[in-house]
Amino acid sequence: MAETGPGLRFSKMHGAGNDFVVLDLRGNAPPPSPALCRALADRHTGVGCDQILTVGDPRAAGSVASYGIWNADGSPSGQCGNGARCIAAWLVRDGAATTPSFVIDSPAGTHAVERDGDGYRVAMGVPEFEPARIPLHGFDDARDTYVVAAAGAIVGFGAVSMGNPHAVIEVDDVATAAVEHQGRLLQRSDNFPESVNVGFAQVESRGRIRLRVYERGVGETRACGSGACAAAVVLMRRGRVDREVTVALPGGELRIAWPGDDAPVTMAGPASFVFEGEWVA
Ligand SMILES: N[C@@H](CCC[C@H](N)C(=O)O)C(=O)O
Repeated sequence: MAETGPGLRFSKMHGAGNDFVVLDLRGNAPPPSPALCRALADRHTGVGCDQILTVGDPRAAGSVASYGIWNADGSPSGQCGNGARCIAAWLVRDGAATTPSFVIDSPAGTHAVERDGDGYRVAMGVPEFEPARIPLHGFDDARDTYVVAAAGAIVGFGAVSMGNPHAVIEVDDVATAAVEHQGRLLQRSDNFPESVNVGFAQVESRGRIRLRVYERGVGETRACGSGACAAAVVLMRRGRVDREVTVALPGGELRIAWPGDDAPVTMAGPASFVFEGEWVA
C-alpha cells in the first residue's frame, strides 16, 4: 500500500455515529503511520474520522480476518466495539465472511460476531477489573469505586479493561457533565499510565443508561462501544442496573448484556457504510 499518491482506497463507515476510515491491508500491507492516521482523520483537510480501522489477514485459526485500530491522533488501541461491528459488516460485503456467525481477530483477542437485525452482535470478551490489568496505578485490589486527586480535584470512578482502559464516572445528568474537563484530568493522571477512555454515565432506569465518552486519542465521540460495555459492567457490579441494558449515546443506542461475572459481555448495534473513496493526498 502506498501512503501517498493514488491507490489508497478506503471505506467510510460509522457505528452509532462513531466514525471510521477502513483500509484493506490484507496480503501483509504495512500498517498506516501515525502521520497518515492523523491526516486521514483530520475533519478539515482529510476524510475525517474518530478511528482508522485496518483489515488484515486472519491470525487465529478459524477467524475470517484480523483488524487493527488507530485513534485520530495516530495512537493504537486494543479494542473498538463500534469498529468490530463495522469490520463485520465490511467483511460480509467483501464476501470474506459467508456464514451467519463468524470470528474476527482484534488486537485484544478473538470476537464471535453474528447478525442482529440490521446490525451485528459482538462477544466483547470478559471484562478485567484487576487494577494491574487495566492498567490503573495506585491500587492493589479491584474496587467498585476508586477515588483519586487529579490536578487538585477529587474524582470518583469505576475502572475496567475491555481490552482497552476505561474509567466510568456516574453523574446525575450527562447533559451537564464536565465531560472534557474531567475527561482530560483523568487522561493526564499518573493513575492511568496508558491514559484512559472516560465515560460519564447516568442511570435512567434499571434497564437504561445514558452515556457520553471522552475517548483516548480523540476527545468526545458520538458513541463508544467498548465504553458502553465498560459503563454497563461497572454499574451492573454496583447493582445499579440489570444484566441487560440499553445504553443511549449521543449518536445512537447499543444493547449490552453481561450474564455473569466470568461470562463475556455482548454488544449489539448498527454498522453503516457512508461512502467509498481514494486517498490521493
Ligand atoms: N470508539 C471505540 C474505542 C476506540 C479506541 C479508544 N479510543 C482507545 O484508545 O482505547 C469503541 O467503539 O470502542
